[in-house]
Amino acid sequence: MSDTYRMDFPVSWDELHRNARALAWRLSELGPFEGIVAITRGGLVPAAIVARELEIRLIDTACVATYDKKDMGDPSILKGVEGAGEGEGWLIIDDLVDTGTTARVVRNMLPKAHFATVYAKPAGRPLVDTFITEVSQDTWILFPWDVAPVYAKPIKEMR
Ligand SMILES: O=P(O)(O)OC[C@H]1O[C@H](OP(=O)(O)OP(=O)(O)O)[C@H](O)[C@@H]1O
Ligand SMILES: O=c1[nH]c(=O)c2nc[nH]c2[nH]1
Ligand SMILES: [Mg+2]
Repeated sequence: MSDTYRMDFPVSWDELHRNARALAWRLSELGPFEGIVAITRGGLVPAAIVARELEIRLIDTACVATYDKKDMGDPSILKGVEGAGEGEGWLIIDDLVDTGTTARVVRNMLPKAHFATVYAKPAGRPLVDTFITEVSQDTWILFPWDVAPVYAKPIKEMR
């Protein structure tokens, strides 16, 4: 298991929605955009929120898998993008950039697109055109789709 991450940064659905809307506000000053490429799977939820706010209905996916849980591997491109040329006028959305590896792969596919994420860590920051919240490199962002409420023992029982 990775020892790169020293702490978790849990994000609730409400926080994610608020931050994705803030991203849409910022992007609304830069558009209009012809369409969105969502980087699966993490980019799907932010892309849906941005698409709703910017009234974009043309949405494609770039399917890239780089991590197995917290362990990083080589990026695997499961599906590229056709019909967006070099990406001019297109928006690429992902949930976050960490090392920037995934962003680099997708930027190579669509070098003229605008790349936007909700969260950015310092190593990935230079790869993103627009983001909302920066967190430190040793932090693991814990998204609401990766957690479920579980029973917590009363404190008395844990002593
Ligand atoms: O900047 P990097 O170091 O490349 O890390 C960021 C990428 O890692 C995660 O995807 P992951 O590979 O876990 O796939 P998923 O979106 O399907 O969960 C995240 O959604 C980003 O796409
Ligand atoms: O859910 C996630 N949180 C992270 O901090 C992260 N970094 C790379 N991939 C990630 N996935
Ligand atoms: Mg991803």
